[in-house]
Amino acid sequence: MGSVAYLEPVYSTDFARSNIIELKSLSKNFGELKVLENIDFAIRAGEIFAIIGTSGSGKSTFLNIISGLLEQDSGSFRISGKASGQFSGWKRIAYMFQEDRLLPWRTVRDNVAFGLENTSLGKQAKKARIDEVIDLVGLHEFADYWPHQISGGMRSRVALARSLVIEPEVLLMDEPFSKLDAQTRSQMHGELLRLHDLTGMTVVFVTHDVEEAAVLADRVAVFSSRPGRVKEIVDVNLDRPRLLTDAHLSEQIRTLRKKI
Ligand SMILES: Nc1ncnc2c1ncn2[C@@H]1O[C@H](COP(=O)(O)OP(=O)(O)OP(=O)(O)O)[C@@H](O)[C@H]1O
Repeated sequence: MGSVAYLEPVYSTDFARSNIIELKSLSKNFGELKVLENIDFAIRAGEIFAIIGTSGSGKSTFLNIISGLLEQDSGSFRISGKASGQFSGWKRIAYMFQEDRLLPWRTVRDNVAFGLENTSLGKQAKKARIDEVIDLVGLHEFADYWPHQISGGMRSRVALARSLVIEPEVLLMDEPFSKLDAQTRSQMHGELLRLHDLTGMTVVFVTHDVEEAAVLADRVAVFSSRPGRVKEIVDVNLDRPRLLTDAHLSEQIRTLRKKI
């Protein structure tokens, strides 16, 4: 169904077919406050796309709209060919928040299983999917642990596993690693890149951390504030792995900082 819809012109021919998210003049106000105005760009299937900008530039609001938690006031968007408002029952979007939101009364396995609740998968298929994804994030030995028994980095892996268990086409992340210490955050960057390589999913993430954007993203959107608009979309043309000691990466980080 998605692929059939994809063959139809989406808005106009200026968007390439390989775009998975297409936004057209998206605007959102909270009362008098103009939070997003005329957001108009596209995200390509399979890319890692970062959004940076000053505090209050509407980055989280943007993700909340894309995820379906909030509704835009005007404009429209499509994900994988489906228009906003037609997502009910479509579960291929995962959303990771700043807090890991693990349920303390559930084990690692049962927290991951939470992602599959209310799906029509059979019991065996669910179990296989959960085992696979727990293996994938390297938590096999900790499947029966409780959240309070594991480290911050491991909790972050559980949150990632819970997102991946639905096999998302699009993974949205709102500063998911910002609460981790620098070393663990860097490990999670490696982990995310590895999982992205394995799955080919599209990753869209918001961050305050310009380094994080430069290390991970294929492209970075810089939002301006009040109202949030897209100032610029920057291509990060650097090979991976991107090491902070690399002069090209440092230069990219400096360039991005100047644009905020
Ligand atoms: N539900 C809401 N009701 C009213 N105002 C809101 C609501 N959510 C966000 N805002 C306001 O909208 C503006 C944008 O908020 P948002 O959280 O999207 O920005 P942000 O760029 O993600 O900020 P930060 O980087 O600080 O997380 C802020 O001024 C915020 O106070």
